[in-house]
Amino acid sequence: MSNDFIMTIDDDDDSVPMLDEEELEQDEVVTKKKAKKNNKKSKNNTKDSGDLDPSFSFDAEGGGHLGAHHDWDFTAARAALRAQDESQPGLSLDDIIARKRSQAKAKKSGKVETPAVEDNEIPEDDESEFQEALDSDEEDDDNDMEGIKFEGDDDDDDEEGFGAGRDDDAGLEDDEAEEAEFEDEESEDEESGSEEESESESEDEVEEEEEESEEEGEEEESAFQKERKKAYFAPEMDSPSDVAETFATMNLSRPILKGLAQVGFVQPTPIQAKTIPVALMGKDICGGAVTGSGKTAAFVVPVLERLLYRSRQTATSRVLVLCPTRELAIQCHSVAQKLASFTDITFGLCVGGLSRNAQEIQLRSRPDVLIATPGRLIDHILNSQSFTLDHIDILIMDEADRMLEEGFQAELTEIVNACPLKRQTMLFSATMTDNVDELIRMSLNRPVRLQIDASNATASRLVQEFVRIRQHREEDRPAVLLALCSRTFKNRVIIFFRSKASAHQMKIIFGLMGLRAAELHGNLTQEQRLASLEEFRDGKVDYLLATDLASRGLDIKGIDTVINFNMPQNYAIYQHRVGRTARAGRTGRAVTLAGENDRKLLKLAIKNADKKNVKHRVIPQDVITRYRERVEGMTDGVKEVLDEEKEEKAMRQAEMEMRKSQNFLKHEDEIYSRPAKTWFQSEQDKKLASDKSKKALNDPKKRKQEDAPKRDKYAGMSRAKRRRLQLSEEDHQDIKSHGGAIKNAKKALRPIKMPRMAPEKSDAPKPQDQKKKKKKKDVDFSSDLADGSKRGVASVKKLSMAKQESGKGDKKDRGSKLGKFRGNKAFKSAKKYKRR
Ligand SMILES: Nc1ncnc2c1ncn2[C@@H]1O[C@H](COP(=O)(O)OP(=O)(O)OP(=O)(O)O)[C@@H](O)[C@H]1O
Repeated sequence: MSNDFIMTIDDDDDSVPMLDEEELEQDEVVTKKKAKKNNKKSKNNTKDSGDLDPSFSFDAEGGGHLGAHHDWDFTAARAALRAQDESQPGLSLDDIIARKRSQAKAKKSGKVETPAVEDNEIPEDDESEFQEALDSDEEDDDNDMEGIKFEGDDDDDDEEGFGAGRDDDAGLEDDEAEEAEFEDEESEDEESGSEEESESESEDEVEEEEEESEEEGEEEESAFQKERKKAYFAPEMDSPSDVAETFATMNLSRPILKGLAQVGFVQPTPIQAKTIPVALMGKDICGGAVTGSGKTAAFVVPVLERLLYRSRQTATSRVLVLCPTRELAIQCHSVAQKLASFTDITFGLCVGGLSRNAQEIQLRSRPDVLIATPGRLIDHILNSQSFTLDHIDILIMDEADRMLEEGFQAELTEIVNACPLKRQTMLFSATMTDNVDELIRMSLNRPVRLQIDASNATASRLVQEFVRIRQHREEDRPAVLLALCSRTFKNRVIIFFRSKASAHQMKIIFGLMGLRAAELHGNLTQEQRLASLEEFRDGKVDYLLATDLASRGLDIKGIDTVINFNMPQNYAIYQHRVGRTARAGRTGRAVTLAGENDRKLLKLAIKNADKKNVKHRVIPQDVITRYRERVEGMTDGVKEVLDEEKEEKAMRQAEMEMRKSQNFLKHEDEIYSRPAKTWFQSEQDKKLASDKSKKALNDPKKRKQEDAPKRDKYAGMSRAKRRRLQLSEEDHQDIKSHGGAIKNAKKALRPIKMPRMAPEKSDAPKPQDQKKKKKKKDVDFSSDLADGSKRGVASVKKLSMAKQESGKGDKKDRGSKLGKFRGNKAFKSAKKYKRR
């Protein structure tokens, strides 16, 4: 098989960096020792934490693995950002919250307030307003409610009552029991409205029938899809069947093996074992494996291997990795750099939010591998002199299905068109699409499909819990979340929200409650985004409150729990969100607050999960009520923090504008001498595309269409209805063809009309001329009669003279006969073509 490998991008064997055998052997020994040590350590850890299983190894379905978990770091990116940002750091949200908390505490204990940040005192009346809110909480306290308790917040004594309390395995071991519980609750609901019962029953029947026929339709259509896929993808046998068990047996060069050993990767994960040999052959790949299964190294390793053999005569960017978010690109950059630390391969990072000028300078040095987000990359294509993608040999798309979604489409097409047609393309995602139509757009060349797990699979060591939120209790979500976080899930928790506003609001509530949280969403500056991630990674905060910006690809060490404040818009996003935990063979837990509208998604999640890992968590209503009252008591406090934050932002904005104008005045000449920037999309276009994408995401019909493969027009109909429709269509077709035959026969019987002669220009007068002539004729009729012979001779003479003229004359005539209509040849005449 090694003969098939394309080991080069541009052959230049002499330049491959070599390490001597001894060095490698020593490395291997050290690695083995380290691995043993790690194993011992992990054994001990397992005893302590109970979340690692040292005897665990890969299973065929890619069940899981253990390996050294190396964190990325944003040090370089953050340093660059700090250098770029000249502004003075203002008052942060945490500062504002901390001050509010200390004010509240001081008031509560009757002490004089000592503000945490002296310069930014809030006006007296604001303070008193906030105090009122607290006072009302205190009243609540008297009524046996706890109200806002800004510190401590120990509720451990009612752990048992907190049905969540049934937490874990005690009350939730038995799935059947859980199901029965759900059923009981449902029947309670039904009892309350007997009238609706029969109606809903018949509705159910219809729904069931529809679902059945939908399934039938899907089966039919999948046969059609199968055919298309068979024709599109490279046949299975093109991908090697013998899968390597260790990196050492994969024909990789020493510097790469050293890099792998350094990060503690000894055994390839299933997706790596399958991808690396095929990628080394230079084939296009569509790769899919469950979240956290090592897809990044699966494409980085073969790329590095091939780059070792590149020509070093001229620096050229040969590999482009596209990622959908800045954080993911930075993470990928960091992982790739670590794996390449024993090579001379260079990397360039090209993402939004970081200094454009610094990136432009970096791009001029033509790094071997470019890691980019689409928007900033296009900016450079359009505006950075001499930057092109003309020499890209390998194009990789991480989280490819996200890139293929609406919103990224235009940008992606622009990038793909800017890359040479002759290239290797690799797409990866846990929810990898095999929709041929979408893949065709990426101009893949007979890609090999490497699907390790079913595209709807979740990690095998993930426990999925669902908390039911009833229709009329939707407003309880914040209380449920707070109950979960203050009692059960106390650290390493990532919480997903649908909107930036709710994530932000919850950050304030968490802050006021004394829970250490950071937020991560698109309303933050890049510096704040990276800072939040690092704070969470380093354990400085226990909760990361994020939007789906963080749902894909982020690999943060030891996230124990993922909480979905809302069920996401579709199942693919659910998979990515819950995939932030239980990564790389570890265990993890996902808790989802599921409302009545989320039933379908809930069913899908349960259907695709390992049944023994699905739990139903119940939180007692009295606990929820208590937390709800706390949240309500904080309404004013939250509003005040928001207002203060707004003021602070406005001040910073004004400062920035001032600096901008000062800069402008200082460097006016230079700024005007710069070439005008070209934008690929106007802000309006961008907004339109993103709105369209959001709409598509939120439109259940469209989502259904996306999730389901394309169907024929009969899909979704009952068998009888379909047959009826088909018969009526056949009849219609018959009548049509019968009618057509009669028409044709009638036509055939009609007398054939004589075709009109094309009038010659010289003789053929224009219709208006004809009229004039006719008049003339009438006038001169007598003289014409007298002069008839002359006229006849003259006309014959004219005709013969014309005929005697060269063929040119004929051509001219033809041209004039055709009038303005030009023949094909005339259009294609080389001269004219050139001129065009
Ligand atoms: N061969 C290996 N041995 C041990 N650990 C590994 C190996 N390959 C990857 N890992 C670790 O597994 C974790 C997940 O890897 P990675 O982020 O590449 O997963 P992914 O499949 O891209 O996940 P997602 O679908 O969420 O993006 C990382 O922490 C990485 O260090």
